[in-house]
This record gives sequence, C-alpha cells and structure tokens, in this order.
Amino acid sequence: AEKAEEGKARIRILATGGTIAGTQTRQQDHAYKAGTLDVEQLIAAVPDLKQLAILGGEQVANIGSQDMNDAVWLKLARRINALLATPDVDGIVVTHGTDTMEETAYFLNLVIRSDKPVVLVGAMRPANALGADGPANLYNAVAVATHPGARGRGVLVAINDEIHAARSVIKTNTTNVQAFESPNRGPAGLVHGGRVTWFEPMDKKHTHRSEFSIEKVEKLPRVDILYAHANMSADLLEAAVKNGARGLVIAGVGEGNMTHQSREVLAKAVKQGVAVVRSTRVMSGIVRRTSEVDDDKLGFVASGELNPAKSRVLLQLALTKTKDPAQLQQYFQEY
Ligand SMILES: NC(=O)C[C@H](N)C(=O)O
Repeated sequence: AEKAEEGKARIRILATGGTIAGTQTRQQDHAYKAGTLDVEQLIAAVPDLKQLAILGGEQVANIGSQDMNDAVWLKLARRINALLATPDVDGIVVTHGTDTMEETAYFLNLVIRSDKPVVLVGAMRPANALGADGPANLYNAVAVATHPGARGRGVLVAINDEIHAARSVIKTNTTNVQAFESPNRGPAGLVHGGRVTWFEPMDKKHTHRSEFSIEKVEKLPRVDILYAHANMSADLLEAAVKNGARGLVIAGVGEGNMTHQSREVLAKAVKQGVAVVRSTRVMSGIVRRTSEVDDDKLGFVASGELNPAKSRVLLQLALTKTKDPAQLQQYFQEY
C-alpha cells in the first residue's frame, strides 16, 4: 500500500462553504442551506478521490459565498501561501459557493505566490439533491490539481466538466449546473471523469508573476460598484464617496457608459483622489480606453476585459500600491 502512494500528488482541500456543502431537508425541496457539511464529509462522499491523490482537508470558513468578504479572502490566501511554500503540498483545491467564486478566484490569482495548482470548485445543487453535481465536480477539481499541466496556469475554476482561468470566468446562470463561462476567451480546458485536456494558457500576469502582495495588508481599501441604467442619477455615487470609498467601479451601460450627470460627479471624485474604473454591465466584450468617454481627460480607468466584480478586486489590490490613474490603467492591462 505504501508503494502505491508513491508518486501521488499531495493535495490539500480547503473548504469555505457554498452549495457544494449545502443540504436541503427533503430531496424535492427548493429551499436549502449553504455551508452545512464540513470538509471531511465532502471528502468522504467521494471515496475515489483516494485514487487520485493523498488528501488532507481544512475548514477555512463555512458560509454561503454571498457572505464572502475581505477578511476570509485574506485568511484563505495566507493559508494557501503558507501551505504551498512547504515541500509537502503539491496543490490546493478550494471548495466555494458559486455566487462569488469568480471574485475569490481572481483575488487568489493576484496574491498567491506559487506556480503550484490552485483550483476552485463548487456546485449548483446541494449535496443531497437529486443529481447533485458536487461530488463529480470535486473529483474533477482534484484531478486538475494533480495534473502537471495545471502548474503555472494561475488560479483555475473546475466546474461541470470545464476548466476556466480565474481572470476570465464568470457565473452566467442562476440555477443550471452549466453556470460558468469565459465569454470572451472560452474555457482553459476540459475535464471528463478526471481526464484533463488543456487549451490556451492565460497571457496575463498572475500568481508567481504577480507584484501584488497581501503580506503586510491588514485591511483592503473600500471599493464600491455602482450599476448604470437609463435615467441613472448621480446621488448614489456621491454617497459612496461620502461614505469613504477610495475607489468606484461603474457597471456601465454598453462600453462603460453612464449618464452625463454621473460622469460629472465621477470626474469630481477623481479630483478628490478617488479612483474610478469604467466596466460594463454587458456580459461580454471589452471596455476600451477613451472611446465614447474621454478617460485621458477625466482621469478614469477602462476595465478592458474585467467585469465589475473582478474590476473591484483588482482595484482594491492596486490601491494598496498607487492611486495614479495612469499606473492603475497599466495594472488593468497587465492583470
Ligand atoms: N451554488 C451556490 O454555491 C450558491 C450559494 N449561494 C453560494 O454561493 O454559496
């Protein structure tokens, strides 16, 4: 038995909650509670995991990911960095709710200092639902984390037989098991029954090549997202600044557009030292610098491919280094 263990990757599963650890009282129930099972129960539900890797489990949090927050992010990232710095851990799987998985994945993508695999996984159906997707997703995620091709690819999300780069993946369905896509770029690979196929690697900076560090960060700066729409008033933007936001992300209409009243209030905010990023409420496409809106003149930053939630993550980290709009724009191009 000892011999069979040789050569197997040592994977640590860090659990944070979510529907993958959720249960409903009866199988037919719509109502359920996220984050009720612990990491040992998740592992025990998939006995075949032992064929893939030598596993250890840790409970970092047990929450619905709608409650994910900066404190858990910092704790999770610190723990992953500590584990991957040792020679005893070859890769990490993080079980996570799907609602904010794209944000946690991108945050880790920017602050994990290792080229060892880090794979996030979740589920759309609770653990005891008919056709629960969690066990197969967990099996595939561990398979991805053990795969030599995962090294150096940055943080990944493995869900419903697809592998996605943290930077490009977004949740695109509220209830379907096929809930994740990378609309602009497509998936980073496929994983069927533990067998992995890779596509193009991500060309942006991440993990071991990232210059962001949380080592000395105790608290991340406040960045708010405001959603643009027809007839949008500027009051909420003013309120965000008044309440201490150091950065604002606009989920703009179209290519990061907003009412002229909002644009004026934001231009004023920039003059007061608040960083402003234009992203979009549209699911795909990019927000280019100075197209309809003159970012050069107004001091705004264009989000490129990053959606509002990911723009917020990058801006929080970027603000730990600078508030110069030109440097911020540079980060949005590189990361
Ligand atoms: N499918 C899920 O995991 C949804 C849940 N609300 C969560 O994000 O934790």
